[in-house]
Amino acid sequence: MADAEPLGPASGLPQVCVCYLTRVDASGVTRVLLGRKKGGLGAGKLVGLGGKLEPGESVLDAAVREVHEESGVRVRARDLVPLARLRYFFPDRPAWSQESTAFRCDSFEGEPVESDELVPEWFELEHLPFERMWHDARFWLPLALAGDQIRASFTFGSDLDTVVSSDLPGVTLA
Ligand SMILES: COc1nc(N)nc2c1ncn2[C@H]1C[C@H](O)[C@@H](COP(=O)(O)OP(=O)(O)OP(=O)(O)O)O1
Repeated sequence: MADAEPLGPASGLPQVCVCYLTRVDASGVTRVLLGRKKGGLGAGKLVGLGGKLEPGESVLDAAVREVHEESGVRVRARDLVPLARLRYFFPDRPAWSQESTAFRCDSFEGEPVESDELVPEWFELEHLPFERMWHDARFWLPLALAGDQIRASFTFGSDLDTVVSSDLPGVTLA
């Protein structure tokens, strides 16, 4: 079992984890593995591999388990690099509010395969498809993948899809 909280204590919100696998392809381009969610919350969106923590599970152990369940790929907890601790608030659907711990991992075994939960696909790090991802991703993920450790909150509007406020410096919203 791995240590519980690589980015400090978690809040009382429901906890989820997400892991962005990265690799450098034959032409030297860094790619990030995303998956198109086949069902549930965020169906149709491209997301990192991850999901809810099970009772008593550490966030690192959850990330190891979710990566395997969703893609067949094996990662080790010690290879997970903490990127971000994010709080998502949905005032119009409080049951969706949650806290996410995000990791990057560039060391893994196996090739991603489609699972019951998602269809995996590699994307260029420099050209991530933000228009097909959760709205918050465009604000923090490029910073995190460039090496910043992020702690931020995002509040979603009544459409349950659009970020309407955030405490992350530099975020400008329409
Ligand atoms: C930028 O990426 C994300 N932003 C936001 N706002 N939310 C995200 C992002 N990536 C994933 N999520 C959310 C969507 C879901 O609430 C959770 C993951 O849930 P999931 O349903 O995949 O969790 P599982 O544990 O796999 O589901 P089951 O327990 O139902 O199998 O994170």
